[in-house]
Amino acid sequence: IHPLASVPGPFWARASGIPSWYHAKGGIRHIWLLQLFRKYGNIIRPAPNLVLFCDPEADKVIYSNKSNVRRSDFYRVLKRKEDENMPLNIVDVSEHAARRKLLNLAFIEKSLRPASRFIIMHVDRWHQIILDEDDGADNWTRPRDLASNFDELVFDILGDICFGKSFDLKEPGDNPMKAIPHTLTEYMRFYYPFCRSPFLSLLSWIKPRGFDWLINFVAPPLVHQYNKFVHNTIGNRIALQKDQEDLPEEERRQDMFYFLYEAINLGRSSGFITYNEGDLRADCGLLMIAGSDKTSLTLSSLFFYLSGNPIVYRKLVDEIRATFDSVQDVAYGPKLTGCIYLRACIDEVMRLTPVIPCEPPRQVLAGGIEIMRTHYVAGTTVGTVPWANGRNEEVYGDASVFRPERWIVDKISVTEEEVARLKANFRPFLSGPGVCPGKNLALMEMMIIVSRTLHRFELRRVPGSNRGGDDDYHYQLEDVYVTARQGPDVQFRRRRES
Ligand code: HEM
Repeated sequence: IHPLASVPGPFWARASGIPSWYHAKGGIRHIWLLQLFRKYGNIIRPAPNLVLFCDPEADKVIYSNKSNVRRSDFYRVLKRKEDENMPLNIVDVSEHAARRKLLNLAFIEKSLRPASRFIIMHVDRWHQIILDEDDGADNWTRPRDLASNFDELVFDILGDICFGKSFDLKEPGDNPMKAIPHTLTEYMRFYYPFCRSPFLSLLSWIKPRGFDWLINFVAPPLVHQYNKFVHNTIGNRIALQKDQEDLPEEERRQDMFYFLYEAINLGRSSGFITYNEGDLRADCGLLMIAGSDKTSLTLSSLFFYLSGNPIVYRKLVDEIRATFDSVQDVAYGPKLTGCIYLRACIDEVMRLTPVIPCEPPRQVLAGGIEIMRTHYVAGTTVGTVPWANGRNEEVYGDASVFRPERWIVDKISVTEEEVARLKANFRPFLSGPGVCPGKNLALMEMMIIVSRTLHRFELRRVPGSNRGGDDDYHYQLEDVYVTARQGPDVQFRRRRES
């Protein structure tokens, strides 16, 4: 008898990995899994060797630093090329930890401080483009699809801080690179079903034996163009780093790249593993992909909910305008981080539209693991599903309502214990060894973008449009490991006094 025989799930899903793969192929696996939790309870078996949980305690056990698991082969198959060695694809626990120690150097306080300047520069330039295109925007501007606007803005920001060069995607006029975010998503839509395939071990074996070559051969030409652009830009950035070697530290360009490049010289004597130019290039590529899609999704979703909830929108604008006298004052610092309603809006959006909607899969190691009083043997794949976690009515009660107030202690109806209880079920940046290193950068980026934009502009949804939303006015996404989405369609109008 199979050790998972008692775990409930649909017959065909328990017998074969095909239903899970099929839903991944359609981009709706997160919705399917939520339905299974509603039907079978908070522990389900959606594939023969896979157990998923919808429970805060299980989430904590699986994604903790001490958990007896490693990343599953899903992450190996996600790897683009065998010789591209980035932390996201490393499944061995200690090997991953050693590489993460190096990658974390890009996120130290010293590297994040200058990032704020680059973010402000790009947001202001985006605003200028809106104003120029709409004759000063004294009336409502033409409709804008924020999914693509934010893709462009965030890509430009990350290009600048990861490689020292903006992609200029948001600039008006022709630029073949403009199609890049869309092409990368399309590529993932094609590739992702392989990662959720029932034949992961086989795929992992054939990848270096011709499969990678084949995938590379059929990849859209723009993906190659993007890779070439990134390769050349990093080459130029390395040259700049070498040119500036003799300058005093404060005169050198100190972006995230700067700190990663310096890691090449650290070596074993400083307690690090060796890091070479190939690793550096792989890490820069990872930062671009990992950083852009998630930030852009969260911003699009936030503007969707703001433009559909006038009371929340008004409260947020009031907070921002009461905190900063003018748009020029909006910068990263204690005043911005003190905007608790802004932070609550961001948290509420990350609850409803998690950036990784399906489970980050973990494989149980020798000795097994105990989750919710049940022992799971080595080799079982376990996980929790952020899309379902955020909709868990046992935790949130009115889980389907967009209500940022639930995250704010108000001494009347929301106590500190209540917020702590919610937060125990809320890991938008994951936890444990694979936790997102970009959390602080992402929060800084989103807070600056939202505050500067709402200080400068009024916002409204294009009348009659619900693009990006479902029938219940919730923002929707397609799970392709990263996410595909559309809308909202919005219009801006310059605030007179800003
Ligand atoms: C709203 C914004 C963001 C959210 C919610 C978020 C969330 C996450 C999550 C859930 C993961 C785990 C993915 C997995 O294991 O499958 C992750 C990984 C990662 N994120 Fe973020 N992220 C955000 C923005 C960023 C930014 C701005 C950067 C950097 C520029 C970044 C860099 C990374 C990297 C490098 C990893 C891989 C870590 C590893 O493999 O050890 N993220 N992020």
